[in-house]
Amino acid sequence: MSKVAVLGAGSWGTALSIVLADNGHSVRLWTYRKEQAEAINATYRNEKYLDADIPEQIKACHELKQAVDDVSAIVMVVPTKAIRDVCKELNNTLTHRPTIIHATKGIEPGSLKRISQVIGEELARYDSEDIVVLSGPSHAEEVGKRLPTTVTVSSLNTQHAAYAQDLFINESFRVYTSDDMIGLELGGALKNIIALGAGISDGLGYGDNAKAALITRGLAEIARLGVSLGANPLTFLGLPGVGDLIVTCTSHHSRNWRAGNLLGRGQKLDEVLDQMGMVVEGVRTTQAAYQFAREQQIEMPITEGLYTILFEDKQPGDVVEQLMNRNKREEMNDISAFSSDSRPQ
Ligand SMILES: NC(=O)C1=CN([C@@H]2O[C@H](COP(=O)(O)OP(=O)(O)OC[C@H]3O[C@@H](n4cnc5c(N)ncnc54)[C@H](O)[C@@H]3O)[C@@H](O)[C@H]2O)C=CC1
Ligand SMILES: O=C(CO)COP(=O)(O)O
Repeated sequence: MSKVAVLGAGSWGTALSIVLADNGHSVRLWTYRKEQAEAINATYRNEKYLDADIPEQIKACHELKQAVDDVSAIVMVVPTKAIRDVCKELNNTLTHRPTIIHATKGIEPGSLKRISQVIGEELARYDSEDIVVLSGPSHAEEVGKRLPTTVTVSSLNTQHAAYAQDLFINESFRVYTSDDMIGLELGGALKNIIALGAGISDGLGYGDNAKAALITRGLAEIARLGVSLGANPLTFLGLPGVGDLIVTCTSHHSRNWRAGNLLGRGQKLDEVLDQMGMVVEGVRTTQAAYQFAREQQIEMPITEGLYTILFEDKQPGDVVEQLMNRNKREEMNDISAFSSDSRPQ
């Protein structure tokens, strides 16, 4: 059995800690807020973030050194906006070289770097090739209740990926491996854009047809951008693509869907984010993907439309009208990212 540090005591960090504890590992759940660590240790609950009892093998702490000393693995689950700063602190703290697994779903606006790239840049003892990513359709609320869930792990270092698979896999949490780390990270990040769109669609009162269109046309956009950055398009037909799109676009657990739903009902972005109180990664990811798509001339009409709603105050109904009235097209052209020409040889 291993000692594992989980950095980030939000809903996903807490749910992953429960999986690890169920597998017999001893877990140190790190939060930067002292009061939160004390409350978790006193009550075995993390009230604001997850409705679940926390097993005794999980000890919360707010000192990073105490969290990572001696561990065989570190699971990073802080939001994208915090990842660089937490890595800088970790770099000053770590004196050994545990396996690093991350489960954060985002890309860095401005640089468009994937999370493993950011970690590899900030931690002197690691390259991004050493990092493992864990992604897939997995709402914390269901994982905390031990409901059947499947995810995928990937690393360019296959031994590290196999270690992560063994660490997490159990009868209610099935873990696959993949050799497409880029696809895994981009699939998990970009589906949040489409989930915001699905929430807006429901908020506007549209039906299942509109949502099915968003999911499939959104998948084509994800594949186009993903392939341009080196992903295998087939990854997007698996758990980190279609799987995560389905769960995030159709489940009311999704914070991205819920935020979109409030926008569709007419609320402003600032009000919505205040109300959510939890991370809505799709907002910053939309900004990053929009900027990259423009620079690289990649066609991403849903992402562009969403960007104008989020950052240019466009009315959601007007954006839908614009999307529906684009020039006539042939569908096959738009899904050519899945053709054999796009796949890595
Ligand atoms: N909640 C879920 O079901 C899933 C979430 N994820 C991903 O996991 C990541 C984390 O999400 P959640 O746990 O859901 O978020 P959350 O909103 O539930 O919690 C975020 C946590 O990060 C902490 N935090 C915020 N700023 C920080 C900083 N500067 N330094 C250190 N800690 C900071 C907060 O105190 C909070 O504990 C996101 O990238 C999300 O997309 C992935 C799969 C499932
Ligand atoms: O990534 C997730 C499920 O796989 C969680 O999505 P939300 O961040 O929208 O809640």
